[in-house]
Amino acid sequence: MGQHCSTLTCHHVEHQETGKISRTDSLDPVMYDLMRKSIQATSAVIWNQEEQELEENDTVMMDNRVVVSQSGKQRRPVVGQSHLLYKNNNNNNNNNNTVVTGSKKSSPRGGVAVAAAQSNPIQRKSHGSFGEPASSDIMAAEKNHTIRTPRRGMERRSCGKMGSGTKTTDATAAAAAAVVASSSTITNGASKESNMTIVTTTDNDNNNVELLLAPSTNFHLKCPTRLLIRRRSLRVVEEGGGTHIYAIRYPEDTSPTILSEQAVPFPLPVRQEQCPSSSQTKSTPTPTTTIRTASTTTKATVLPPVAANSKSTTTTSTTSTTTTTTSSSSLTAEIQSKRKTDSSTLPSSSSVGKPTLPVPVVKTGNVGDIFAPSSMAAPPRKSVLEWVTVSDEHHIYVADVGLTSAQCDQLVATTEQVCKGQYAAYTYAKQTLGCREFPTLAYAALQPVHTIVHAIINKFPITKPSKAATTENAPPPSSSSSSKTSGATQCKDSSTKKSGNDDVVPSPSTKNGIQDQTTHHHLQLDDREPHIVKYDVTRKERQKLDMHTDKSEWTFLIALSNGCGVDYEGGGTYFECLDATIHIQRGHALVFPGKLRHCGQKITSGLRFLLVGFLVDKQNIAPSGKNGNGGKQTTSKTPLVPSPDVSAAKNDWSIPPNASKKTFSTILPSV
Ligand SMILES: O=C(O)CCC(=O)C(=O)O
Ligand SMILES: [Fe+2]
Repeated sequence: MGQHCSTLTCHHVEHQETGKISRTDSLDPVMYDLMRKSIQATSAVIWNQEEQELEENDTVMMDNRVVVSQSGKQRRPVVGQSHLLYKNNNNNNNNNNTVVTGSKKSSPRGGVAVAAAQSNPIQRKSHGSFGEPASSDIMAAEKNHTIRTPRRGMERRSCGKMGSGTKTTDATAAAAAAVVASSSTITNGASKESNMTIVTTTDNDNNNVELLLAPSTNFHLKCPTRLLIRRRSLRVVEEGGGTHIYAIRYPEDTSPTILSEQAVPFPLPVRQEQCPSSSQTKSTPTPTTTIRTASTTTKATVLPPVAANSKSTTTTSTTSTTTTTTSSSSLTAEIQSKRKTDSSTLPSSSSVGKPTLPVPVVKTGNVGDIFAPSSMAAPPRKSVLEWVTVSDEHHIYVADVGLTSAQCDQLVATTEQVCKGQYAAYTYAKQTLGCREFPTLAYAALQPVHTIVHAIINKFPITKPSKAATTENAPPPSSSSSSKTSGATQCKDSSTKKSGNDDVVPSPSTKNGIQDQTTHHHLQLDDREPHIVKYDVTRKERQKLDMHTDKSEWTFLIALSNGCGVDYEGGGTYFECLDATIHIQRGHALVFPGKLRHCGQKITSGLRFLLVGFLVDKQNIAPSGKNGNGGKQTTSKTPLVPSPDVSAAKNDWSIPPNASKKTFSTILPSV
C-alpha cells in the first residue's frame, strides 16, 4: 500500500470563503454521492464547532450540484476534518444503520457519540443519479435517528435544508459529524485512530456501505472542506457479454491505517476510482525513477504498521544509491539490507515497458535462499494490509500487499531490463519469466512475495486429518466456516481477528479444549517460484493465457500494471466457477486455489505484468524438475482443501448483494 492519500481538493469544490461547494469536474456518481455525504459531515462539523443551531438560511442543497451556503455566517475552519472511507458491507440482512465509535475511549471534550441512524436504508432514486432520498425515507430516517452524546448542543444536528426548501436530515452525515466533532480535539495518532468511526448507510445501488470517518489534524485554512474519500467496494459490472468484478478502490494507495493519521500534502491529484476512459488515463507523470538494488542504501523510511488500530507512521524522503554488482557472498547481508529498505517513496509513474533508467543486472549469485521456506516463514517487513473476499465459497480473495505504484514500476522495469525486453528469456507460452534466474529481479520481487506468501501460509493453513482422524468414525471437520471445507479440518487462526493482520502463527483447531488430531502440511512457495507473466498486445500469441489450473494449493497474482486503459485494456482473471473476470489494481494480489480453472483474459491494448507465485503442499509435491509450463496445467490434481480464516473475512470488502446472480458470498457485518 502506498503512503499517500488522494484527495478531492479545491478544484472540485469552492470552499467556505465563497460559501459554496460545487462540482466542477465530472465525477463518478458514486464518488459524487460520497463527496456529498462528506460535505454534509464536514459542514455539520463546522456547525458543531461553532456550537450553534442551523438557521433558516444555512443550506446544504443536493441535486445535480452540491452547495453548502451559509449566508450571513462566518464559519470557522474545520478542526477535525472528516475522512470518509467507503466500504461495501455486502450484507442483505443489515438494515439497521448504526454509528459506532471505533473505541470506547472518550475524547477529552467530546466524549463518545453513538447514534442509531435510519433503521431502513434510504432509497436512492437510481444508480448514477444524484438524486436524494424520497421525503418519506427522510422522514423515516429522522424518526429513527437519535444521537446520544454528552456534548452540549449535539443531541441531533440537522445538516440544513435540501433542495427546494425540503427539510432534510441526512442522519448518517449528522451522526457522523457528531462523532467527528466529538473527537476533533484529539491530536495524537493513537487517540485519533481509536476514534475512527464507522457509519453504515446505503449507496446509490442500495447496497449497505460503511463510511469510515477518521478525524485528522490535517488543517488547511484555505480549503477547509477538503475531503478524503475512499471507495472500497467491489464493483460488479456486466459488460462485454460477461461479468466483471472490479476490486479497485479509490483512491489508490490508501489504507485506513495511513489515512487515519497522515497529513496529506495539498494538493494531490485526484485518482479515478472506477474504470476510467482511456482518454482520461493515458497521461502519467514523468517519472524521476530511482532504481534500487539489493545494496541500495536508504535513509530512514518508516513503514506503517499493519494492525488496523495500531499507530501509523508517515514516510520520509528517501535517497538511494545504486550499485551494479552483487556478489553471492554478500547476499545475506543484502537481504537484510533490503529488508531495512523501503522503496515506497519512489515517485509514482507508469513506466511499463519504458524504464527510464537502466536497472543494474546482477548476473551471478544464488538467490535460492531468499525465497526459502524458512525465509518466507519469518515475519515480513510489510504485512498484508487488507483482505477482500471475492468468493468465500471458492476461496478467492484480494490482498493488499502494500506494494506501491513505484515499486510496481520498478519491478516491471527490472523485468524488462533483465531480459532486455526479449521474449527468449520467457518460458511458458513465452510469457513467464522465472524471477530466481535473475537475482536483480528476485530481489525486486522479494518484499511483495514475502508478504503474500507469509500471509497465505498463516491465514490459510492447510490441515488434513491425520491417520487417526481419518478413520470412518472420525468426527466431521470442525469449522465455523460456511465454506466447503469437506475433508479438511479447519485450523483457525486465533489471532487474525482484524483484517490485515496476518502475522500470526496458526494453531491447530481445538474442540472442547482438546486438540484435534490434525497434521499441518507445509505450504510453501514452489521452488521455481515466483515468476513474472507478461501480456503484450503487440504479440498476438501473448495477449492471453488459456484456461488452465495451476499446480498449486494457492496461487497469488500480484498485479504490476493497472487495467482500464491505464497500462492496458481488457485482461483480468476469469474464473470458470464464477463465470466472471476479476480485475485488481496494481500492488494488490489475487489469491485463489490453483485448482480453480481460470485464464488470463485477452488484453486489447498495452502491456500487462503480473508477479505470480504458486504455493504448494510440500508433502504432496511429486519430485520434478522444471515443468516447462510455469506450473500451469490443463487438468488439475486435487489439492488439499484450504481452510480459509473466516474471521479474517469479517471486515472484508465484498460484492454488493444485488450485483450478480452468481455465486458470490455474503459476509456478516462487522459492525
Ligand atoms: O492473467 C491472469 O490473470 C492469470 C494468470 C495466471 O493464471 C497464471 O499466471 O497462472
Ligand atoms: Fe494460473
